[in-house]
Amino acid sequence: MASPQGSRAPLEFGGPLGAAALMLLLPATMFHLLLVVRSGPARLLGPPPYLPGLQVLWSPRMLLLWLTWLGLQAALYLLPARKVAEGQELKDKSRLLYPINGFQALMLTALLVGLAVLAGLPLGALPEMLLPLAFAATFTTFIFSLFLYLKALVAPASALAPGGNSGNPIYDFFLGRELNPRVWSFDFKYFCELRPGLIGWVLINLAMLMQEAELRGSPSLAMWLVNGFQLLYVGDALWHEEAVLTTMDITHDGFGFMLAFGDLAWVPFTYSLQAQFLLHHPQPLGLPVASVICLINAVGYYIFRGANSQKNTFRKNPSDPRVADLETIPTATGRQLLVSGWWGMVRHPNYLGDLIMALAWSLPCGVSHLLPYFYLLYFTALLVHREARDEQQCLQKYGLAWHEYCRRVPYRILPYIY
Ligand SMILES: NC(=O)C1=CN([C@@H]2O[C@H](COP(=O)(O)OP(=O)(O)OC[C@H]3O[C@@H](n4cnc5c(N)ncnc54)[C@H](OP(=O)(O)O)[C@@H]3O)[C@@H](O)[C@H]2O)C=CC1
Ligand SMILES: CC(C)CCC[C@@H](C)[C@H]1CC=C2C3=C(CC[C@@]21C)[C@@]1(C)CC[C@H](O)C(C)(C)[C@@H]1CC3
Repeated sequence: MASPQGSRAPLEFGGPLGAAALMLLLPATMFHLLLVVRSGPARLLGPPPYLPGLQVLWSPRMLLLWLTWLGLQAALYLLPARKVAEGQELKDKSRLLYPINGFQALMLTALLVGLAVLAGLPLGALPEMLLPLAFAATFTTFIFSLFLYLKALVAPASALAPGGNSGNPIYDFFLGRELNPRVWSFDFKYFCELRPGLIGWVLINLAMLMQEAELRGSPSLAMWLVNGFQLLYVGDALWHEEAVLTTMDITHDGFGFMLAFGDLAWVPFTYSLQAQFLLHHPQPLGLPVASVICLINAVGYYIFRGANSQKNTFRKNPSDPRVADLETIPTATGRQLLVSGWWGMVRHPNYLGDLIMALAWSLPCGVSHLLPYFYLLYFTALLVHREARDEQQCLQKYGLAWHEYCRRVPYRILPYIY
């Protein structure tokens, strides 16, 4: 049995109590959003219109549909990849290999769904299935997380994540014990982070668009914008798939309920909230306002992509001509920290770009309701918390050099404000 080698890591997310609360709160919030978004008042902070019984939530057909979706994405993951990338160096000095075929999976899914719609698949019926589908996703996530927890019991100590091995079963179940759980070469965390949830999200958006076209003759401009912006975000993530290998989720966090639920249920069913809102609460949007919103999204994307690509290029090869002229701080680990370019503006320029895009995704829904701004509010909280976690990890990794970086780049996310 693996030893709880990370037992001295400080507890995060409020420890076992916080983890238990989040395991109840997160699914409850997701179902609350799914219920209120289709209600007349659509009040984020109001009560749900009704409490669905098990006969509404539980459907073996929806469970089968959900498992088929996971199976399809798993099959696409196993197809030959255009490239196989190496992950970051692990504790035992080895590196894992990852297939880079996420964009191909998105394209093939689009092709298959297109053919299925031509053959009569009623994609517009998906909006009515969201509640039982989300329930199936949540149910399978609990089972899957249990499997991951048990699997970690027989994993070697070197395979465990720095957190998530406190010895408290609730906390460890939530945070995840094993860093890169795999069966043969199938990497569960990498697969879940980018495939079924992200592609499912844009598919749900598309279903909202098709249903709106069926109900109102054509999709609204607001619906086009939300679909377009979020498709760009998901397409970008899959196009730059290799970059996910350096994110905190892959390099630091274990794979447990938090990420499994986040990836498989939370992302598709709550990130599609704006499109769901627009289906049930159509909003007029004129071309001038739409153009301003497009500009906001473009600025956000420019910062997000610029910052992420600059860091990824630099981490891969610091002498790459695109980053070789940037100013850096040396650290005791031999790695350097960028201190000019995007990373000289604030310490998390990529978060800033992501947040600006989040604003642009909500604006097409107008300002009459708070509900479509849920993503912006949740995401701000997530990134502020994530930034604090990352700072802690960087301080541990880089010590004095990190202090120097903070001195030279004093703002975290928003210049002159935060
Ligand atoms: N839509 C969503 O729900 C979510 C989106 N995201 C997005 O995911 C992306 C990745 O975010 P995340 O994984 O949190 O973290 P980052 O991509 O910001 O990576 C943080 C790491 O970058 C390195 N780093 C920090 N400062 C510097 C510097 N000055 N020079 C060079 N390297 C530096 C450090 O790692 P090291 O030195 O070891 O390389 C640090 O740990 C972001 O764009 C974020 O917005 C994140 C969460 C949720
Ligand atoms: C709900 C819980 C409290 C927390 C769950 C968090 C997860 C939903 C997110 C943690 C990090 C994520 C990333 C993306 C999606 C959301 C989750 C899984 C990401 C794949 C989105 C697309 C981006 O381009 C990215 C940089 C690849 C993102 C990586 C992190």
